[in-house]
Amino acid sequence: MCYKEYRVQNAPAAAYYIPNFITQNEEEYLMQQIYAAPKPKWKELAHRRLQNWGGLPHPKGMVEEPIPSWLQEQMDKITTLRAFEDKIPNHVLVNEYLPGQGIMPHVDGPMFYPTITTINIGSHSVLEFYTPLQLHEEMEQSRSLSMRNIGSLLLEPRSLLILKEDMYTSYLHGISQVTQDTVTQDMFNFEQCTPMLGDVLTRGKRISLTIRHVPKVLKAKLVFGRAR
Ligand SMILES: O=C(O)CCC(=O)C(=O)O
Ligand SMILES: [Fe+2]
Repeated sequence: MCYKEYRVQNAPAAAYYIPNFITQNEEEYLMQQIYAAPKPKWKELAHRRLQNWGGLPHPKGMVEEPIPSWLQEQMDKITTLRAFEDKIPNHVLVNEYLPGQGIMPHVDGPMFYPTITTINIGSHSVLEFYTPLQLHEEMEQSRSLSMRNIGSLLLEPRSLLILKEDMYTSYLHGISQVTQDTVTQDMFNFEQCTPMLGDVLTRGKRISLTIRHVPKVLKAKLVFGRAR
């Protein structure tokens, strides 16, 4: 199977959405492993908390760290879909969102270019997309965010999302800080999802596993210091 079969037709180039990419058992297993991590593995942010696996990405390069097998299994499945073409993913960001939490619109930048893949577990969420500000608008009072919204993707639990091309490089993505979402035609992929138009979905605790390929890696240097 190739990821290209799952293209979201109504979205700009290019989004791919795979419902039920993992089973309920796999979802529970991932949850267990994520919550088995020691407390310092969590980094607390204002509106979410996260775990970083595989090394700390840095513009100068990432010093790679071993990835646990419970994550590697899922990364291998994504590799099989050829989501990273001839590359293999080497980094995972685990984000936890409570109902009402989200993430500000942003682009992921050059460090992970050209592919973002995300496994969703626990609850649904809605990823919103926005046109970037034009150069002249950065000086003026910019257009409101809602005017820049071009649509969204409904991310069901156990699904996999793949973003490439303009959906990676050009449009901003973010998650609104709300506790409920209504299924509308603004959701590019609603036809690929189980809920029906008009359904109101209440958010629960959602975990996203953002799996990416960091091209620039540094080999860990062995430094021999003299013992004092
Ligand atoms: O949780 C998500 O699906 C989005 C996370 C995200 O955009 C990021 O970590 O860059
Ligand atoms: Fe992002």
